[in-house]
Amino acid sequence: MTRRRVEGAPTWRGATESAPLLLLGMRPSGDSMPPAPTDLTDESLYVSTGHLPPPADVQRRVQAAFEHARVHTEGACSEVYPALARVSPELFGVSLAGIDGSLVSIGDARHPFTIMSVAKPFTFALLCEALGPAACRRLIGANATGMPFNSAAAIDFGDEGRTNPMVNSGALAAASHLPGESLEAKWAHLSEGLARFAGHPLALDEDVYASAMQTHHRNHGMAWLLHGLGRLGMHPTEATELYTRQSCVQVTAEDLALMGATLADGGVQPKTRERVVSVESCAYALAVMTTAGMYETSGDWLYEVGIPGKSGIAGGIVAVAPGKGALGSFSPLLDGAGNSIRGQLVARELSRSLGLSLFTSSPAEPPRAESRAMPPSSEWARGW
Ligand SMILES: NC(=O)CC[C@H](N)C(=O)O
Repeated sequence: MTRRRVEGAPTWRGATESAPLLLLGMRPSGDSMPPAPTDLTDESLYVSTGHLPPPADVQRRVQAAFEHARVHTEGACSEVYPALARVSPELFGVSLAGIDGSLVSIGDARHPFTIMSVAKPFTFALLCEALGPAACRRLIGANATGMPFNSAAAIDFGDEGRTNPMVNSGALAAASHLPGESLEAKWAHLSEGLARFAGHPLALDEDVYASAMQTHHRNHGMAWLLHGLGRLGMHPTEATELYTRQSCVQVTAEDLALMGATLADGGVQPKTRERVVSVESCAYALAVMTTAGMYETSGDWLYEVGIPGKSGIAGGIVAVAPGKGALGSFSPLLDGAGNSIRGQLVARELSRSLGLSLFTSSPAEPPRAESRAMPPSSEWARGW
């Protein structure tokens, strides 16, 4: 089923002062939104976040979260690509990077694995940097699909094939629109960009790549669907190849923490101090992560963890606390949505123990004493 825009419905461009801009229940497409003010540069933004606890506390709390999550051995390795099913399920590593470049790494934090869908926010940030956020939303979409990462139905339910760059369909579209006239030129732009996020060149896992190239039929099918809706910037077969390469880049939990910390620090890599993308591109990448980074369980994640997160089916998760730092984790035991179970547990605990959540606050000043006084229960009950 494809939902269509109502004929003659007002769009931002067509709307007059008195006309409603959006009718209730209508799905706005990417280009029906008012343009953002152009005078909001990185320098004129007022940014206010917070900071991590002192280093000794970070070390102790990351260690505790690692120990608590380690005992969980439920879940299973992904079978989406045969090579992923061969990964040792025991592996478990956690790394926490501060925006100052500090790193706390525990367990298999330097064990390489394929980035899979954890590449998506970084690819999107690079695309945002190249095309700007308005074009990205118009081409790809930014809404939640509420569906599994590899859902083809999401394309049909989306606004003319727009989904979200954190699910496969939107990520195929995002990769296809990267700068470059050929597959190799786009790949060079992408792989160099991912390397700048990590702070060093990243290898392609040839074994997983060969396995994925033989079995990525579903993604290939989705690329053709997207092509039919005019959503791709290159031939669907090449778009699938580019997306598959992106997924097979090798990283470690430590790399993910530093890549995430780059998004947490307004686009500057904490170790190399290189600007990778703008403040604005980071914010938009984190927005789409928040909406769909954990696919159909993004709401559960946000409820429990309260910061943008992105998972991959090889077992990686990156969780970003803007202005503070990022968590990178690796454990290939996945839940039914394709999210690492231990990774989610570690993120939930550290969100609380390191104060990462975007939603938690405590009063700067203690509340007035009388505001806490409640009427005795008998008195209250009489008035009921
Ligand atoms: N969720 C994931 O990590 C999916 C990535 C993988 N490349 C796929 O397309 O199936």
